[in-house]
Amino acid sequence: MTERTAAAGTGGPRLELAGVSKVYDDGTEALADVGFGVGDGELVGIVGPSGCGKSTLLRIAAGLDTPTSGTVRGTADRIGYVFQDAALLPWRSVRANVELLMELRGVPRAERRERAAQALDLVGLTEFARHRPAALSGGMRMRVSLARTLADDPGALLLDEPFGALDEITRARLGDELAALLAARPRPAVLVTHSVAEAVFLSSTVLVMSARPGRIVARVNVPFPSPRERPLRATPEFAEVVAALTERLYRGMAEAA
Ligand SMILES: Nc1ncnc2c1ncn2[C@@H]1O[C@H](COP(=O)(O)OP(=O)(O)OP(=O)(O)O)[C@@H](O)[C@H]1O
Repeated sequence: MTERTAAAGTGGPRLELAGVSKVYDDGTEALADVGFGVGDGELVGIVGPSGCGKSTLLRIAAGLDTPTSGTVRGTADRIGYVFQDAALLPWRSVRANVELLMELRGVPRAERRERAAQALDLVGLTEFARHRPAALSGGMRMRVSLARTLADDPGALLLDEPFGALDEITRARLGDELAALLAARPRPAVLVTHSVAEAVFLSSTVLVMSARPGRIVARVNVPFPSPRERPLRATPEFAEVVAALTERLYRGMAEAA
C-alpha cells in the first residue's frame, strides 16, 4: 500500500518515509525497505554507491515518483527540488529564471521582483541579474538554481547532488554558502551527495546506503554545532568523522557485493 498525506501541524518529522521499496517496471530493484524522518531545521545527508537508488529515493520523497510499497508523509508546505543540473532557461535573464517558480504559482510581479532580488543577493549574484545563463560559469549557474528554489521559499528542500559537476573549490564554497543559508532560515532538507565531506559538513544526520537495491546500512549523527563554517573542514575531529563514514560506505558496498 502506498500513501501520501499532507496533514499540517502534527509535530514530529516534517517529512517521513517508512518501509519504502521501489521496483521499476523492468524489474530493477532500486530500493528495499528504506525509512527515515527529517525534522524541522534538520538536514539529512544521503551517501551511497553510484546507482544505489539515491535519486529514486529523493524523487519518491518529493512525490515525483511512487514507491512500490511503503509510505511517504509530508507536513511541509511545498517541497523545493534542486537538481544535479542547474536547468536554467537560456533565453531568460538570471533574474527572470529566479522568478520562474513564483511566476508559475502566480505570485504578484512586485513581490516576485523583491524576492528574486533578495535571493540573488543571498547567493552573491546581484550584479548578474540581467545576464543570460550562458554568460555565467557552472558554479554561478548552480547558485542561480539555488536562488530560484530559495526565492520560492519552499517548506522543505531536496537537493540531488547539486554541486556534483563543479570543481572542488567552487563546490566547497557553495557548501559554505548553503550551510549559512540554512542556518539563517532553517528548514527540513535532504541532500544526496557523492562527497562524504560535503555530507558531514552540511548534515545533522548522514544516512549511508548499500549498493542496489539501496538500504540504509548506517545512520550517523554529526556532532558539530551549527552554523558550521569553513575552518571546521580543517579540524582533526572533522577528518575523523569523514574517515569513519567513508569506512562505513566501503563496508556497505562490500556487504551488498
Ligand atoms: N525509470 C527507471 N526505470 C528502470 N530503472 C531505473 C529507472 N530509474 C532508475 N533506474 C535504475 O534504478 C537504479 C537506481 O537509480 P538512481 O538514479 O536512483 O541511483 P543513484 O544512486 O541516484 O545513482 P547515481 O549516484 O549514479 O546518480 C539504477 O540501477 C538505475 O539504472
